Amino acid sequence: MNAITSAPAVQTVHVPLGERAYDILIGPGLIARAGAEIASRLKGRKAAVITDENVAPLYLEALVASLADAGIVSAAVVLPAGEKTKSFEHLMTACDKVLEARVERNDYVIALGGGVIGDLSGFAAGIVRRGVRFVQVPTSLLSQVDSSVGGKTGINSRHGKNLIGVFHQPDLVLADTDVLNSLSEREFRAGYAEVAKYGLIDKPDFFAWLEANWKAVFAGGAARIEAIATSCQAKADVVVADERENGQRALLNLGHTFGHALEAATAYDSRRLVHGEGVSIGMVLAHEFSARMNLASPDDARRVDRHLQAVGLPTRMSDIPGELPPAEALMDAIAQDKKVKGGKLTFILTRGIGQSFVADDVPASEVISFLREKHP
Ligand SMILES: O=C(O)C(=O)C[C@@H](O)[C@H](O)[C@H](O)COP(=O)(O)O
Repeated sequence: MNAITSAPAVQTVHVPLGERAYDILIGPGLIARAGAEIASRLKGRKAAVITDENVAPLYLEALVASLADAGIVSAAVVLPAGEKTKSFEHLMTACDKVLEARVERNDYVIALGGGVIGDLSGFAAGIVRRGVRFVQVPTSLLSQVDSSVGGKTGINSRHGKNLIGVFHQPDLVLADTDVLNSLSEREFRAGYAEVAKYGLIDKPDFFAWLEANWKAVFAGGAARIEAIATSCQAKADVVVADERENGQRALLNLGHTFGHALEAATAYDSRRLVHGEGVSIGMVLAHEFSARMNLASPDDARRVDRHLQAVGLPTRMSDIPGELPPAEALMDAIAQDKKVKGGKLTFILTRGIGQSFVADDVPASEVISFLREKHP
């Protein structure tokens, strides 16, 4: 890929999933156009907008006005911000609002927010009336490049992250890149970890492009839109090949086995760790563990570490403020991972940059000794 200098334009990534096919629109000004885009694609004229306390003051009014202009009547529910909102309590509040708004199966739930709101709203859309339509308006980089695409929805359990949920594809994703300007640097960086992930899974050229162009991606404009569109296309390709994660979709979990365990170990406290930061540390650990298993060169792990550190992401467990539980407790969290089959651990390992693979025979004894080394 080359550095991109042309003016930003809206890009469309199509997700060809048969009767569940949908478009992802990426570019500026999409919240103002949301009503028109939705009305031109979907039949329903009623919506429940689910959002959070941080996003509502910034974008809810504009979204509701755009829906009204297109003849769509909407009701909104504003939930607390943060990972702890992915709970049964808040799911119930959201479901009640959807029912109160008389949203029917052809109407829709609209998620206006980051990954937490998207995951919870998608779950509500998947279970109310056994499924109503669903539109994602992702407002964080992480949700634009990852969680708004692919239909994984859910909430957390005391046993771990995303352990309760359903697959429910959106009918449309509107990724308005203007909203990314309101993110804190920390939030933007956390989303960037998922962008880098696509390079590390199977796009070494994209990873090299990011190493050369990450400053332009952080600055905004066409390079940012290109990075988001490349990420969405990469995700769409994997999801289309394996929608329900029976095999290769697990590649999208690179860095997540360790990352989710670290999120659980920090009690989802965003002051200590947010999801993308856990993924950043998890991706470095996955590369280091692959090197330890003689699958990849330690130089690759160092290269990943260098790039993620350069953008300002945490890359080591010791970067997390406060105490972490012992390696054994992290291992317990890993054992609850959704990829465990017949009690056996599945990890996403790598043979080098952009050469990730699904390993379903990873000995727990190797993982625990690795964790003890990294977190004595
Ligand atoms: O869409 C997927 O598949 C992914 O694994 C993408 C992940 O980046 C995302 O965080 C996902 O929600 C994690 O899924 P989980 O099944 O490990 O909970």
